[in-house]
Amino acid sequence: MTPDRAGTPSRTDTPSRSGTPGTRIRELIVTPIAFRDPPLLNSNGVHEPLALRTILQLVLEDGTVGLGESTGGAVRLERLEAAAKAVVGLDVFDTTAVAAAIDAVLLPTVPGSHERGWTTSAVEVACLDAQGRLLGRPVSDLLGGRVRDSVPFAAYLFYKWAEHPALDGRPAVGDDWGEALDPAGVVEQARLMQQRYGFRSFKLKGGVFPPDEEIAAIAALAEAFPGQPLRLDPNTAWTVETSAYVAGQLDGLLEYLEDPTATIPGMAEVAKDSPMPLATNMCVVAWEHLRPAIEQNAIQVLLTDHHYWGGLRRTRELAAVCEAFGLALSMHSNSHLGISLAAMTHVASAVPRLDHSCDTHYPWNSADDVIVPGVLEFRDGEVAVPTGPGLGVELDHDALERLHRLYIDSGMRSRDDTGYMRRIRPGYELRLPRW
Ligand SMILES: O=C([O-])[C@@H](O)[C@@H](O)[C@H](O)[C@@H](O)C(=O)[O-]
Ligand SMILES: [Mg+2]
Repeated sequence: MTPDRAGTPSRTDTPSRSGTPGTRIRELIVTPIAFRDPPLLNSNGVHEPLALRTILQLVLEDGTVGLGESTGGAVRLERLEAAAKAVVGLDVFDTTAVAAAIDAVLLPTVPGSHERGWTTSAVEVACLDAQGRLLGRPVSDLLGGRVRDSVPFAAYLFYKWAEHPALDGRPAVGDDWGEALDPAGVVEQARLMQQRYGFRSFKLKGGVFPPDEEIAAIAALAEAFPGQPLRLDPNTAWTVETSAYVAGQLDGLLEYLEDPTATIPGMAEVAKDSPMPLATNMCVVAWEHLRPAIEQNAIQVLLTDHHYWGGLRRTRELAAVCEAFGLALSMHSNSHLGISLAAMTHVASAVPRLDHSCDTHYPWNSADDVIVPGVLEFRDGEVAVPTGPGLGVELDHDALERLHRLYIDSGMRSRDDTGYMRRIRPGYELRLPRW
């Protein structure tokens, strides 16, 4: 993990393995970064002052560079580094061979398809970006063409503290969102999100306070934003019984209830009497989960995420499966930056039936980005699909270097919402379900 990994790709030749000269992969540069994150609360604890991501630069023999972005953390970073060795010499247009080479190198130590999916997906996006740059076409064209010119996103509301408290000699760190710890605070945050970005639907991250308090927050949002779609996601903080109670109380107020409880059978139990559809990005995260979930009618909405479903093309295939089995489609997000937002926007533009606006954490993290600003902007809650070649965004090398340096200096190597909460509130225990 040397700082020069964040720099400009080198131009040395590598032996070819297949494909057309020029379109073969010469090098995959994998750069871990850290960026600022506010104190957002969830069922696991609270976000740390920094979040981690990994940035990919896929360099072809002709010097073309494709960009990718994936989740952070040492474990998945190591897998990306193994993948980087496996793809050298392959043709960037042969994404089947690229995925197979990565699968082969990871299979002995990473048996789960979901876990391998994190790696293959990140590299696929970088391949598609490079392909688009070579062809002078946007990634949406490589996915079959866009069916919408802009993609709607939802405001992602979080209970939050006003600041990261002073800790271990570090001063307190505030932000311009303020505190949100009750219904009035949540409504105020939603108003700010709407003012700043124009969002027209809202998702509240729950599982933080006792269910009646979160029911009250949703009721307050419904009153403040009549007719605008609302969702609640407690990340499995509730038992089946509590989930059924909350679903009953929120009848008529939610477009869907996301992951109220754990496991496919648990969700199926809740779904039997739920007045609103149930959604997941937790119990259906790999292809082998689809069959039992559909057979048990455990979910009615799937939140897809190209970061682990195998990439952008696989996401389109997943959308077709959902359509065939009558599942509605929405999109999951985790803390992310602009390369991911561009990829999410391209794939969402190319999915014929997108039933709900997509999730995005971007407003919480966009102050630190690795792309040159100006392409991705929210207008009326939507992001216009970039029309430039590839993903349509350019890497800001200085920003990448700065955030890579922050990663190195921070010493942070994995996300630990629970551990951070415990340092602030000793005695805090992770309990799922909690209620
Ligand atoms: O950022 C968070 O705290 C979220 O809870 C995130 O980790 C989840 O993956 C996600 O947003 C979700 O919809 O479950
Ligand atoms: Mg969720």
